[in-house]
Amino acid sequence: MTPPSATIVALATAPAAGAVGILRLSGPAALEVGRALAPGVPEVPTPRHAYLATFVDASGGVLDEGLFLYFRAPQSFTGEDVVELQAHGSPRLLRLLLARTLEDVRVRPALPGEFTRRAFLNGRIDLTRAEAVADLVAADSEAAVRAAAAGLSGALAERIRALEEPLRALHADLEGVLNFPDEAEGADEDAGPRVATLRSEAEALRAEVGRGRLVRQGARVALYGPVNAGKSTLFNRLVGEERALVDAEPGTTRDALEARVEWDGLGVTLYDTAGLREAPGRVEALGIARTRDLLAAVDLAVLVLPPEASGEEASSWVREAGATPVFVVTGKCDVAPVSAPWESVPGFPAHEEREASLPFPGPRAASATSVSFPGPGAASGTSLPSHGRPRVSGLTGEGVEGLRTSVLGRLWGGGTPSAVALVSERHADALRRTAEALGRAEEASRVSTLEVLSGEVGLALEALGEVSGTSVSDALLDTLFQRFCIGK
Ligand SMILES: Nc1nc2c(c(=O)[nH]1)N(C=O)[C@@H](CNc1ccc(C(=O)N[C@@H](CCC(=O)O)C(=O)O)cc1)CN2
Ligand SMILES: Nc1nc2c(ncn2[C@@H]2O[C@H](COP(=O)(O)OP(=O)(O)OP(=O)(O)O)[C@@H](O)[C@H]2O)c(=O)[nH]1
Ligand SMILES: [Mg+2]
Repeated sequence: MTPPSATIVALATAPAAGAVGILRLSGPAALEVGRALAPGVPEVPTPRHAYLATFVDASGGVLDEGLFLYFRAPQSFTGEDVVELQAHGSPRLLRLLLARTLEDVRVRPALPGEFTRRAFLNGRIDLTRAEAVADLVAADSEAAVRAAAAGLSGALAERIRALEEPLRALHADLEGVLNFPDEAEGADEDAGPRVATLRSEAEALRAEVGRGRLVRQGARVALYGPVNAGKSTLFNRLVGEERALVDAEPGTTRDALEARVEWDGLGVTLYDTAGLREAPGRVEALGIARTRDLLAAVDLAVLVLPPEASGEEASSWVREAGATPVFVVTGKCDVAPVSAPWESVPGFPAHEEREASLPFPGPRAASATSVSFPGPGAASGTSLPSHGRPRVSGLTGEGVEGLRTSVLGRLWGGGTPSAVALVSERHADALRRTAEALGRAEEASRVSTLEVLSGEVGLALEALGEVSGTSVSDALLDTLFQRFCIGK
């Protein structure tokens, strides 16, 4: 017999003054303890009925008038008896109520995430949904909210189950053939193709981790380029307020500035950086070093060039970004001559078209070791055409909307940022181990024994179980739920 679980208590609302503050109890003693604070509530309250009740101290003194809710196990968030006292949102009052519940020896304060952990342990939600609860609480963009909400309603759980069930069936078939060769004869026949299909599905799901990270953490985009190109003016335009200093003096921006925006629901942290040039002053050189570090860390670099920059200069600048993808624009287009007729067409070509038209292998193939900054006429093996470059003006706003759209396209590709399974680094790691075991299983199906094949399929199943929670250790659960807040 498992020992009776403690009844836990915590504030379910933030410990700050607010309209309503909620104290939540979960566990076998929840009703009794809750009723001690709200003696007017019937001994056997109707579950899920909101009782208007008087909350009292130990000697019956009135502390508040609030709502009392009872959820009878297992029809509750945790699957246990749950009681909520919904009081006025006074932090001091809530501490008094909390202290009163803790006078009962059966009650202890909840650990971070413990309500959700109990929901998981009691089979109310699988692990991906439990994690979606934390994602939702932490979400700081509309895309993050929507993706977490989809996770909460089982979007990722469903895709994991679609892998886990056939994998389990395959494992059972293989074990059947191993243990009862006569009865189960032939059940392992198509094991090879079955493994291959499951492996590619695991890989496909794992590939979503990049998008998951973008949604969860937001994208990072840096404006960079030569001094005085109009980066700060463009930054201010994109952010919608005068955040960065702008001046005709080259070298105005010394330190990277950042601002958070939300584009089509996707959180984007924009950086304005110190313009790059040779022979800068000492302080400016420090700023330039920071620009370099930042360029290595962002998801996309937007290179802002002066209208007169040549194709050779452009490709040297692109190399400055190292492995970071670069989107090149011509700034100050309001004062730049239109060099080709198609440039006056509003909006930009889609980024795929631009990519395809670039006569160089792309920023990812570029060397990250170049040390000198391109000056006018810098020699270089490759060259970016200046005529096809999108044109923007931070001053007039021309082309800025198109830039925003192109940057989003580069970051996200097709589809909407919210339509995504929030695959975390943790999930991706488990999926990688799943796929690796399936890779070995595939190999084993050709060259090895059934035991080896089945063993690898078993390992794949175990790794996958870490995502759904069908095979998790207490240690893993500890780490996972530590990132929750108390009361969640
Ligand atoms: N006041 C309050 N609001 C809250 C919560 C809460 O605990 N209290 N939640 C806490 O995170 C979230 C809601 N999540 C919940 C999930 C399941 C059940 C529940 O009672 N489930 C039962 C019955 C389902 C049904 O009737 O359809 C069940 O699953 O059996 C309650 C809340 C957000 N809002
Ligand atoms: N005509 C025109 N002038 C601009 C535009 N953008 C910036 N400028 C002017 O160009 C000068 C430099 O602008 P900044 O935005 O400070 O340029 P920056 O690239 O941030 O410069 P550093 O920080 O020194 O590297 C200022 O005098 C701006 O008013 C533009 O789109 N059109
Ligand atoms: Mg600047």
